[in-house]
Amino acid sequence: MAIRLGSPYFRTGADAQQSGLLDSYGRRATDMRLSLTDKCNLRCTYCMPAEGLQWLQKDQVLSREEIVRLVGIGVDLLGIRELRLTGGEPLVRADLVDIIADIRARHPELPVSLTTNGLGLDKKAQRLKDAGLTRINVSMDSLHPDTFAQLTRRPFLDRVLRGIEAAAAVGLGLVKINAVLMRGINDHEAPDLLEWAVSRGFELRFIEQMPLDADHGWTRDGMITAAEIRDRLSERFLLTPDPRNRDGAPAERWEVRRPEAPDVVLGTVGIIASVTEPFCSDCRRTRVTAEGKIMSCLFSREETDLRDLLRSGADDDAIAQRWQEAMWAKPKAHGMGHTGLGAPDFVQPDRSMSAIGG
Ligand SMILES: Nc1nc2c(ncn2[C@@H]2O[C@H](COP(=O)(O)OP(=O)(O)OP(=O)(O)O)[C@@H](O)[C@H]2O)c(=O)[nH]1
Ligand SMILES: C[S@@+](CC[C@H](N)C(=O)[O-])C[C@H]1O[C@@H](n2cnc3c(N)ncnc32)[C@H](O)[C@@H]1O
Ligand code: SF4
Ligand code: SF4
Repeated sequence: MAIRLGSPYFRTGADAQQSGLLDSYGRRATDMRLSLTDKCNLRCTYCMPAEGLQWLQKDQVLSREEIVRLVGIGVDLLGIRELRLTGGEPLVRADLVDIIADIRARHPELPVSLTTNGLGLDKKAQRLKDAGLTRINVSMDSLHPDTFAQLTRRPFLDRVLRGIEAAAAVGLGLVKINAVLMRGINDHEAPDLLEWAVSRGFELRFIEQMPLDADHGWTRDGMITAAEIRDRLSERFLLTPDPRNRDGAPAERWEVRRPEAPDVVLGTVGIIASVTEPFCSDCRRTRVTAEGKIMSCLFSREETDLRDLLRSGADDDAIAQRWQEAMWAKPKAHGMGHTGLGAPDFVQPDRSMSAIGG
């Protein structure tokens, strides 16, 4: 059982680096997830409404310089050890390559990864690699053009597949593929998606659908659970726990074999069971939205603005201290004092996944 720590003592300078982004349950955030934009060129049903959202104005979004400064504060003062760039769709940001290059110049060893829908990646993969991007995750829920179009409300499967191929070709690390399964739409595709991924050397991860859709259409009974996903995959594959340490990762990994050839490991598959098998007690994430607000949890109802400090001449220590205060108040799990997406006291955040930064 998590013990809540006593009164916060916020620090500056070298002391801040020692205490880092500690919360009152004793977890320390070392993984920074930064949203580069709230905009997107897809309309996935589990994330965005068909008509899109009211986008932020350009001057409301953190600039390249502000982003690079915040990452510097996180790494130099607060113990951030890895960075994920996400959105909305990060590839729609025209200065993405420059942002990555600036971060790489300041932090030569920092792992910097990108989560993207893959549209336009075929044209940008080489430049992203050259700028210093370490790894990439691409979201793709179906291998069938019609099903893809039904889920994303756009007929762009070919373009996503081209993007994935390009990322692999330029050597953007182990390419991971994210898929959300929706009942009656693409859930029957789970084994085919895995077959496709292992045959190409990609790590596929199935993500349980969370109540973060702008349409508020999620139901606990309607979602596909991790147990169902394992059952479906087991109709064709043998899954055994991956012996590697999970190390706080959202995905639980499984080695994939065929029952008829149990000595040959085809690859690994991950299952991100945020709803039915939550991993909040080991959470190491701190989120920054596109407009510079700290969300200590994906389901936080409290947000802490850093943009006003960035734009009002505050020094790095002052920004670090506000960031620490925000993380100290991180809820225990799922935005509350306990786990339970779909529990009677769970309140879905006003923001959709795209507006938080997935
Ligand atoms: N509940 C919850 N889900 C998360 C959290 N972080 C990531 N996820 C889920 O996991 C999905 C995949 O995240 P990615 O951005 O692809 O990467 P990752 O799995 O965190 O990291 P890598 O495996 O290192 O690439 C997200 O879209 C979320 O659905 C989190 O802090 N809480
Ligand atoms: C919000 S998107 C942002 C990055 C990029 N646009 C993409 O789709 O990869 C990040 C991830 O969140 C996932 N996601 C979005 N809404 C979700 C939901 N309601 N439940 C679970 N995962 C969701 C997507 O499948 C995607 O893998
Ligand atoms: S999941 Fe990603 S690609 Fe799909 S609508 Fe949300 S932000 Fe866009
Ligand atoms: S729901 Fe909140 S506490 Fe749980 S893993 Fe996600 S961000 Fe961390």
